[in-house]
Amino acid sequence: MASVLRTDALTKRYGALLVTDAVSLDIGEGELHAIIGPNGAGKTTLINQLSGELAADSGSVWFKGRDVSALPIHERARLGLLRSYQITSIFEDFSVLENATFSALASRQHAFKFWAPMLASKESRRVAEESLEATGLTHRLHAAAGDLGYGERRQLELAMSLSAQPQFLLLDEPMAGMSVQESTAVVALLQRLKRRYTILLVEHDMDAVFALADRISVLVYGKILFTGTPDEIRNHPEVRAVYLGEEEAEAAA
Ligand SMILES: Nc1ncnc2c1ncn2[C@@H]1O[C@H](COP(=O)(O)OP(=O)(O)OP(=O)(O)O)[C@@H](O)[C@H]1O
Repeated sequence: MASVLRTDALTKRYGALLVTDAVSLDIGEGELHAIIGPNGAGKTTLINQLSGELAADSGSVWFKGRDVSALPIHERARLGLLRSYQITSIFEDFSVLENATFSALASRQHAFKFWAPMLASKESRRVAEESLEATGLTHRLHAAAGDLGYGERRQLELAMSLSAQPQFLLLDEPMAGMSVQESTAVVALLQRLKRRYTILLVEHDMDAVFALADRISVLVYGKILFTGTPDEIRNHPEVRAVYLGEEEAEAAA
């Protein structure tokens, strides 16, 4: 599997607190790689360094063979390394389709044509419709974004990310705050998106992680304790002891 995203000894401190401790990851094309770890382990901080929101103190981030460590968030996004829920904001008064179309237009740097008849750009509309179909929102195309329920809103955010046509998706807790039914729908959605996109998923929902991930990295106090397949993670004694706990490990088995 060709490497798409690689970090080399990425390190971040907040004062005396070492939040990212020489993290080296190598994620292959089409892989769904999950990061798990207890609260405060440094998962969000790590994603922030990958997206470019946060500069590392030392170490580097490589995307498609290029050192992107010094690039800001929008330039990484332009290269196809995109963090969902962060790049775009939802316009409440606009329809689901208009929001996704705007995202498609914006990613092509035509943002200021927004006030011209937005749906005139056939290509952007096609991309938007495809993204909304992939995220299961086709039946809500003309609903105002402000009228969406919580789960649908997260689906729209994901559709807007897909409309930007990323190659790599950074997903930070996409199931957070969702009902069981909504999480199940997102798991099914990510199953469909898998392979088409390379995905790094930070998620507390272990059922979702074990159902989706090709490989899982366990982060503890900013350090990667172990990287392996879901089976290897389930059977790793240190991981069971430190993070999963016997009970959850049983549930995941
Ligand atoms: N801007 C900051 N300044 C100081 N400390 C910070 C800052 N951001 C995060 N931290 C600390 O860094 C550590 C890692 O935080 P982070 O949010 O990355 O963990 P996490 O694994 O995503 O946690 P959770 O699972 O609860 O979302 C925590 O101890 C947190 O308090």
